[in-house]
Amino acid sequence: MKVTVVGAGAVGASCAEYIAIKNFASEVVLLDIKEGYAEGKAMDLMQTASLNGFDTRIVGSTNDYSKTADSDICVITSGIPRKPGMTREELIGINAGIVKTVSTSLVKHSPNTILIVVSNPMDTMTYLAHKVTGLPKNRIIGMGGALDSARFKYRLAEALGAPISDVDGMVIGGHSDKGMVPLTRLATRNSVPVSAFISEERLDQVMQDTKVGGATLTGLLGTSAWYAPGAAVSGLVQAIACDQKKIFPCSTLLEGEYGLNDLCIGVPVVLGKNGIEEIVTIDLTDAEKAHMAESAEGVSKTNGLLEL
Ligand SMILES: NC(=O)c1ccc[n+]([C@@H]2O[C@H](COP(=O)([O-])OP(=O)(O)OC[C@H]3O[C@@H](n4cnc5c(N)ncnc54)[C@H](O)[C@@H]3O)[C@@H](O)[C@H]2O)c1
Ligand SMILES: O=C(O)C[C@H](O)C(=O)O
Repeated sequence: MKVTVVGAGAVGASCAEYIAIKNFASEVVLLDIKEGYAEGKAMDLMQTASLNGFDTRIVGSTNDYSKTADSDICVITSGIPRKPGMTREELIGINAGIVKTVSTSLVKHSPNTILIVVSNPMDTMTYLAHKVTGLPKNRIIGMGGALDSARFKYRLAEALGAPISDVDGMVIGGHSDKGMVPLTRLATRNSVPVSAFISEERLDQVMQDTKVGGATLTGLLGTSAWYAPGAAVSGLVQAIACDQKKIFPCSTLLEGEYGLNDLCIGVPVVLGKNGIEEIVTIDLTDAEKAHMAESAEGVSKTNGLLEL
């Protein structure tokens, strides 16, 4: 199993590290445009192999796509992150050009690959990857919901005073401060609806904190987060590489599902060796449907800024 990660910055390196530590891939190629940077990160990570007990070979490349040839899975993290006070949507001007070039180069060298798009604004970058590569929809996956759901579970556990392993919950919708749809109605603590333990007001606070999870960390760090994003990507990569058939909310091209068309947005999907093997439809309440429709409107508006 060969995995390429483009962008050896904060998220790309974290993602390569988690993939290696989980020890399911034979090779991870880290590629960056900055001279020597990916080679340096790859060497540093390889020097953790004997300490962390993995056999995955990590290789660095300065923009040489021949090293990525025949990758089973390619992850795109190249692009600029936001600074405090910015929205993810403001990154579109620079990141669209980067994602366009990178996704075309990756598919040229690995025509059978599955692409995972991470660069922001992620739902729009996933849509752009569809337009420029023409890959079938099961082979283009946007990562956002897996991260947002992990943050939702963190906030739920905090509110409940419960261990995170006792908590389950999912966030669908766009990966944006306003667009996320945390499904509080379906969140559980060991199969019991969380509403049995906390008030509606506290649950509403959990929802608001989840939606601004990325912005909160950007305010604290001065740039956006990387550990949880890297771990979330590694979870998707592992589900595909090991054909796990796990459900994650991912950004995928919708063609009528959830009443939406011609956009990529987060919905639950089954991930296995073919990438997205099924889009799972949940019966949403009228309020959740309205929240989802509003989220989709925001994503479509950002898609409208693309020069296609
Ligand atoms: N979808 C998500 O959940 C999620 C989570 C975290 C970050 N992100 C996004 O991921 C992106 C990367 O974030 P980061 O914190 O790793 O940023 P970073 O600046 O640390 O790393 C980005 C790397 O991309 C490289 N790069 C730029 N143009 C390139 C090109 N054409 N080819 C190859 N490499 C190129 C840069 O040299 C840099 O090393 C940002 O757009 C950020 O908003 C998304
Ligand atoms: O918040 C960001 O800009 C980065 C990423 O989308 C995140 O949610 O951490």
